[in-house]
Amino acid sequence: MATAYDEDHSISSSQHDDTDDRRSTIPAASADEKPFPFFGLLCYADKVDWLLMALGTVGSAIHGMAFPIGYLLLGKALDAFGTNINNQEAMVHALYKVVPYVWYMAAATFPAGMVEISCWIYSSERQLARMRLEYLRSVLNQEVGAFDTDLSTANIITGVTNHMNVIQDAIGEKLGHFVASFSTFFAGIIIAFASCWEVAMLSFLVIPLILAIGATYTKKMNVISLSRNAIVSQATSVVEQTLSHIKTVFSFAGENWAMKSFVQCTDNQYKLSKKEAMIKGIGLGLFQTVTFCSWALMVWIGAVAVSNRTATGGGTIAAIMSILFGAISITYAAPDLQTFNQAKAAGKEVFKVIRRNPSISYTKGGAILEKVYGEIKLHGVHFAYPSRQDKPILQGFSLSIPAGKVVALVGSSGSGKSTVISLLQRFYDPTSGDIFIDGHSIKKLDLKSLRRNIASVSQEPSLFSGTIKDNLRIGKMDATDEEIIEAATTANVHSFISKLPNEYLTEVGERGVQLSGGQKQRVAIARAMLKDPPILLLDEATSALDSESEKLVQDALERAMHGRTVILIAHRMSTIVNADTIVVVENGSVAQTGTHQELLQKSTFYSNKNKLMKHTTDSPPRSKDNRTN
Ligand SMILES: Nc1ncnc2c1ncn2[C@@H]1O[C@H](COP(=O)(O)OP(=O)(O)OP(=O)(O)O)[C@@H](O)[C@H]1O
Repeated sequence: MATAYDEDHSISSSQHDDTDDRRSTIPAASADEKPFPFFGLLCYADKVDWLLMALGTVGSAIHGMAFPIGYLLLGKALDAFGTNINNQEAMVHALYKVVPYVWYMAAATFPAGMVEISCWIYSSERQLARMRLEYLRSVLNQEVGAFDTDLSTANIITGVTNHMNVIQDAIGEKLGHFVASFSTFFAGIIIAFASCWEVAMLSFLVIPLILAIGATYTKKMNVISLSRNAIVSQATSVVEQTLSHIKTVFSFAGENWAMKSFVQCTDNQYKLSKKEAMIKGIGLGLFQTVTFCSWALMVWIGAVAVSNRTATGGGTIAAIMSILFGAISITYAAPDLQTFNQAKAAGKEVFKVIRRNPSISYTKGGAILEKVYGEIKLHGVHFAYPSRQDKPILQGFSLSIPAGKVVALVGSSGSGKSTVISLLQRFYDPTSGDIFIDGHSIKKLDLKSLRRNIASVSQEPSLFSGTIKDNLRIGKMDATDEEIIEAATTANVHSFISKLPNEYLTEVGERGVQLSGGQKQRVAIARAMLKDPPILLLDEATSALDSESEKLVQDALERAMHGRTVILIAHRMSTIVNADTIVVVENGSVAQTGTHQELLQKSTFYSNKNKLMKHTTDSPPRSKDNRTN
């Protein structure tokens, strides 16, 4: 006889396969760490969820009890036959007393099963929706430094998918199943003692035996599953690497190497499969042998009880079935315990993110500036990235920029120019020193208000999948069509957009793949212009443009720079020379400042750069942007 959940948990079926993939990423709690409490996973349950879980528990309990009660009724029916074998009328009369209870059971199990499954699934779905939202909210509220260290993309994706799925499974269906299994077990023991105590006493022998076999089997199969996952991912990686570098593989005649690595994986998998087959075979065989031996022993003890007239034949059968089924239901519950442990480990990771307290956050408040003029001052700024704290990047960087001036940062690669721009937007905080805007330390300003007043165009303009219009609107969510066209015209991107089939409603593809580098950059410039901020940060904003469109954008940028404080990082002299002040950055601090002419005299780096760039621009221009402009 099988319950609704037998298929998943039968010892004869591979109960590990379907869930192993997602669970292989669940971290094991290390011994010294405090385990996450299971009930902590229910912290997003509201009153409705608690009601659903209470109803689910009742449904599970009734569902679980149904089979032992069914055996009890079967025993009564057998007694009705056995004791009235020569009296048909008495037999029918006795059966009439039993059959209504079977009908009641039939009537009760339908709503119980329905309530059990639907309530547990519904409540877990509701709780996880909140948990996912909180998780994402917390991720989006973290400082940029967190993404360099704790919050890798892979970790976050694993968190919202694998970890959450395991938690949902545990606090939903598995919890219901666990309650039902224990209900079957306890009801089975009670019914066994009520029907034939002599047989029931054997439960102290039979149950531990069946449990020991079930537990050993589950443990061994888990080890096998983990090894299989490792081998499969190794084989996948060999295939992936070979295919992604197929030309290199062919040109170096590396097919044999790829085949050898793949065969090694399949060999290991074959060896593992042999072991798995052996364990499965032994497990199933042993389980059935123990079940039937127990059955024989219980029948023998039952026969003694019946002959001593301390139990009836039907009562003995009910006791035997109840005990066997109770023991089996406990082995079915073992994988649930494993899921609960995995959910606790997953919960620990998930709540580490949810409860992470960001050092820089939108929620921390601060002064809101009504009008920003754009005076910028960096005072003795020292900084190292959180992921490499031993490597100082800025070392006493000090600079004053009056409102409305254009300052160009030049310096060798890695000297810290982009880092200055990141610190101004408060992606990170300096380790010491301070940054001021209009005389206010940016640490004391409301983060949203600070970032509303700054627009930046970075080296790698980031566009999101969606239309061009969606991407421009990020600059100003309530921008009108006229404002969008005006910003695009200023960034010299309007004519290009107008030639597209759907104009501003053209999809740009994931990360803007359907646009060329130069087109992406101009869309990003238009987005910054739409924001119309008093401070503009340009990090190599024209780097991806060919010389023709660079000139167009240069004109546009000059218009856009007017009346704003601008910090620009550019390698091209044409972009740098017109700045009010040029700052040479060396080893994370300001080496020299001055105008183009002044720096040609006093900075060797600058004059060398100037000579080099002159030489480059004298050479014929190389077009990077071959697509429609
Ligand atoms: N997120 C980060 N985590 C750790 N180190 C970083 C990070 N970003 C940049 N760095 C390091 O900081 C140093 C300064 O980088 P930065 O981007 O500020 O230089 P840059 O002067 O703008 O260089 P380039 O002209 O090549 O863009 C580099 O050594 C870089 O490797």
